[in-house]
Amino acid sequence: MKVNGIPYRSIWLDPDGRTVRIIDQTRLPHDFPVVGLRTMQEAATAIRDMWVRGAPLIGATAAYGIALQMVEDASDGALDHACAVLHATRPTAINLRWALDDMRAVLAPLPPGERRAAAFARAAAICDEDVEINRRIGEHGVALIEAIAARKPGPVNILTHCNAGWLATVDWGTATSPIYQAVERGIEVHVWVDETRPRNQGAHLTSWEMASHGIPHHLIVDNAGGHLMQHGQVDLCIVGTDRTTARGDVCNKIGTYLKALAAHDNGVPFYVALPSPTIDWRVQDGVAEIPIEERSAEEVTQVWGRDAQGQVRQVRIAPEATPGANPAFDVTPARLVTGLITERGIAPASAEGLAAMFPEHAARAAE
Ligand SMILES: CSC[C@@H](O)[C@@H](O)C(=O)COP(=O)(O)O
Repeated sequence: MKVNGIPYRSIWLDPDGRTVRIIDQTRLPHDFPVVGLRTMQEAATAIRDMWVRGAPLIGATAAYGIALQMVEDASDGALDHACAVLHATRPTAINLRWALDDMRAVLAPLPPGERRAAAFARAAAICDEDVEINRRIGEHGVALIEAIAARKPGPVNILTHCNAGWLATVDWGTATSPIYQAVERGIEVHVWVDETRPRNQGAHLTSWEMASHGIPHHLIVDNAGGHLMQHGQVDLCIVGTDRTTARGDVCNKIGTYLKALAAHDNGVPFYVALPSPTIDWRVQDGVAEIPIEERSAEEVTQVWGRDAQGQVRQVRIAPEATPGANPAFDVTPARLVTGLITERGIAPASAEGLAAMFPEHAARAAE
């Protein structure tokens, strides 16, 4: 996507073939700092500290993290070590394990001397594949927006949660890809952006994406969605996912479940956009089986923002004596999901729906 007229991806390799570039997303929307990663440990830090975040981008960064490790040491032990360190960075997004398994499958059979080049090539391919997958998600998802636009006057009002935009992927985003493609087709859209406490990915990142692309939008507090739905002001919800189970349960940023409940109660279609690497074919029951990341209580008791002097600062909003609790994701059961927008088409959120869309994966998982 373009930023000030310049095309960007969220991760890329410098022409030196040695430095992986990312955008430090903790500084958006106030600054747009591009930083370089030169070691596997730096890639791990970037994921853990959320300079990069969003399930597909976490996977892509981990893939490059393995490549950076191969520059320093391409032995079997170093490959194992890098996979373990990167895997421990964030527990919920399954794309992390998917990318590490993929890199290991490519590299392990090779002699160490061939691993460096192969690792950079595979990491680049994972990024290119992600871009293409997300473009296709948009092609399928835009039909939903088009259909609503055809039957009502005015803009199609779409509510989204967290940031499942191009910043969360390598490009296009998942939930935002249909929105970007609707805008390209001249369809009038308006986006309700959930602020997404505690880290405010909606306020900081999705709002920035929408504003950068001139897409009409409003930032709303997380609790506003139900009210807007009751008053007919939401035509469609589209969110992303960090892990979708084989039966269609969806784990996404905390608060997604409440939006799905409100959508269900109000007859608002609730779609989840996902690249197939986000499906965990080994897991059925999302509530019982998906590990939910517990993040620092400080994210709840404090907020980040820019003050009137232009300084980006953190301020405490709770009494010093009040502890915070911070589960970062929740699970929306498949029965609340209208459909899963994948790169192959829109699947019903069910074991049968996903197996019909991805028969090769479902068959392998059943072995
Ligand atoms: C296409 S990104 C899908 C999800 O990763 C996204 O909705 C989300 O929950 C991101 O959480 P984050 O904690 O910012 O990594």
